[in-house]
Amino acid sequence: MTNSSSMVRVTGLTRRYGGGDAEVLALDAVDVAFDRGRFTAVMGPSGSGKSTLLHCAAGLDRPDAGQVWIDDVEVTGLGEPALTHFRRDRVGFVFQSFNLVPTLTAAENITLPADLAGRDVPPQDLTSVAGAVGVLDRLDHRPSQLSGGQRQRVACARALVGRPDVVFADEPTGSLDSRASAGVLRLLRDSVDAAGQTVVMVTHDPVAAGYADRVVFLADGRVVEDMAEPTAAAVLTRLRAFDEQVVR
Ligand SMILES: Nc1ncnc2c1ncn2[C@@H]1O[C@H](COP(=O)(O)OP(=O)(O)OP(=O)(O)O)[C@@H](O)[C@H]1O
Repeated sequence: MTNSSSMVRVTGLTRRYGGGDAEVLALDAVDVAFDRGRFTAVMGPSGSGKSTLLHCAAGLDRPDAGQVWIDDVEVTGLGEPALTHFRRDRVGFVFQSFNLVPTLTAAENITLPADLAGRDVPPQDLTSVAGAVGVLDRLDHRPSQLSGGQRQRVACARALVGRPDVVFADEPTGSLDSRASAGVLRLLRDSVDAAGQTVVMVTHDPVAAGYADRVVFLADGRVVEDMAEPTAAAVLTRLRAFDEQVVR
């Protein structure tokens, strides 16, 4: 089932939360593919299913129905140990809550996934990724000694240092000022352009979406629009049109 242009593909992806009257259909039979070596933004109103899509596509959450493929592996067909190994070897994550280990230094946090996988990170790779995210002079600091922006950039460096095939980022710039945001977005963009990685990023920010090659819009757990070569202005216009539809 390898599809050479798609790095990530989901078909009929369905995820429900709760039950009975309280049931929420977070994803309603979503079909979408994310191209290899491309940067895709996922946007949509609050509650439209963006994070659920990302978590299911990344193998962090199990859908109720449907399939997830990453490269030629059916992620939804893997048992827990195989899934854990697969994620560790092939997938990077950047989440808004940073998830840095407080007792480790920035350098140790960045190399943690590789350490857990028993892989060495060449010192020049650590230096180069830390330099790219602007935390080279903070590598000996613990998370509590870093600003929010620095922590998020360390989390980005951690996701990218092992050069995973695909990086999933859930609002990676959500809590950052515009300068720190630009640093994170440039890093994600470079990982696509220079290293050929595939990036899928949830964002509410049209400026952030403007860094992507494509924007997939969700509403009510479905893909409702696909925009190629987005600009911040075009994304903003599209989001306003969605808001007007909702208000009417
Ligand atoms: N653990 C959960 N238990 C119950 N309902 C949930 C859970 N996680 C998500 N939901 C519901 O599923 C729907 C989709 O949530 P999701 O977090 O994917 O949306 P989102 O588009 O990422 O939203 P936001 O932009 O606000 O982060 C929402 O209605 C949400 O309330």
